[in-house]
Amino acid sequence: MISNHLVFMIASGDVFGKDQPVSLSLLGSERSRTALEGVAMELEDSLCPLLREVRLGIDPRKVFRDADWALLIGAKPRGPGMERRDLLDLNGQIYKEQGQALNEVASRNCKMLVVGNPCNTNALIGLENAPDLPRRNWHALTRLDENRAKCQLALKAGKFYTSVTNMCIWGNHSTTQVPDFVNAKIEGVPAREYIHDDKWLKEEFTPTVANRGGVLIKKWGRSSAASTAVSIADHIRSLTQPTKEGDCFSTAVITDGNPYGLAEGLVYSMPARSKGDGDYEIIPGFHMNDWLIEKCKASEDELLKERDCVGHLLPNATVAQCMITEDTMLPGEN
Ligand SMILES: NC(=O)c1ccc[n+]([C@@H]2O[C@H](COP(=O)([O-])OP(=O)(O)OC[C@H]3O[C@@H](n4cnc5c(N)ncnc54)[C@H](O)[C@@H]3O)[C@@H](O)[C@H]2O)c1
Repeated sequence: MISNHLVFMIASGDVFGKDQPVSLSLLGSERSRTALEGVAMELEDSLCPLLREVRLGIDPRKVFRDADWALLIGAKPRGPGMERRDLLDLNGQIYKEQGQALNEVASRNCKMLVVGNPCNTNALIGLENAPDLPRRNWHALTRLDENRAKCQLALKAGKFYTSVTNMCIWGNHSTTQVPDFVNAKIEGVPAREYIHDDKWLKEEFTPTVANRGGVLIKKWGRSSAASTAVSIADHIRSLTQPTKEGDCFSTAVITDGNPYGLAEGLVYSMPARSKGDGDYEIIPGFHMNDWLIEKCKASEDELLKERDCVGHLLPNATVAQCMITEDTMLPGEN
């Protein structure tokens, strides 16, 4: 669903630019092989001038050859009665294989963006299984959460979306995520001063952002695909275009050497900026008040538990013991 929106955005130049030819290699599974052929037919019939090549396959070692960007969206949905720990294992297996394949055949500076859930831990599994690729090049998508947070603040303030800046999502792409209204700004003014309603920010804004996907499913009977594809495009443009002065974008990346004292070896969403060269730096100096520190710690603890659960998929893990009892998957996001 997500990929089917995204490939047409890429082919039409909305993602990598109107003067950037693209070659798409589409990876499917045994089950989706013929569906993939259908997508390719639609791409052909769209006559996109920038689209120079479409390759299809189900072997990641062939499909990922020389990839500059790997957008890892494919995942299995949660089946009836399946616990979160089962999903961590099921989809973790996919990302172990894809990490190993990328390690063998992708471009040495390939950028990986993991969307399939649970995306933070899937990205960790991918990067730990790709020792020859830069760890910092692995991202998990929290941009949809950022976009949802910007939308809610703009609606509350009665301003247009673009007036909201410095909007960071911290942590895991789950209900423990932390939409940071402390550092966000509206028309350059701290959002808390602008909105002047801490009760709303803590008790309504935060859960509204985290539960937005579930509400959408109830209304429409399917999960967010178009807005997710848009947020993937936003994420890529944030890395390929310079970040505006005083602004940031959210991305879940490896915490090694992070300036916020977070445990190392996790894929955790933090505020970043880029010169537009595909790379990024974590922005230091965000103000962390007690509320943020407590929330960020809860998301960190959750990611530590997830890492323990997938120890059997991490080549250098010392722990492989699953202590997850709570279900913090975003509602409806498998
Ligand atoms: N991070 C986010 O913000 C975010 C937001 C929305 C959805 N998601 C997640 O994105 C994923 C995809 O969502 P969707 O709505 O497109 O789901 P979907 O079920 O429509 O598509 C998933 C596709 O993955 C394919 N697939 C399964 N195993 C594969 C494998 N080993 N290799 C390649 N392809 C494989 C399936 O055949 C299917 O076509 C889900 O895990 C969903 O939870 C993440």
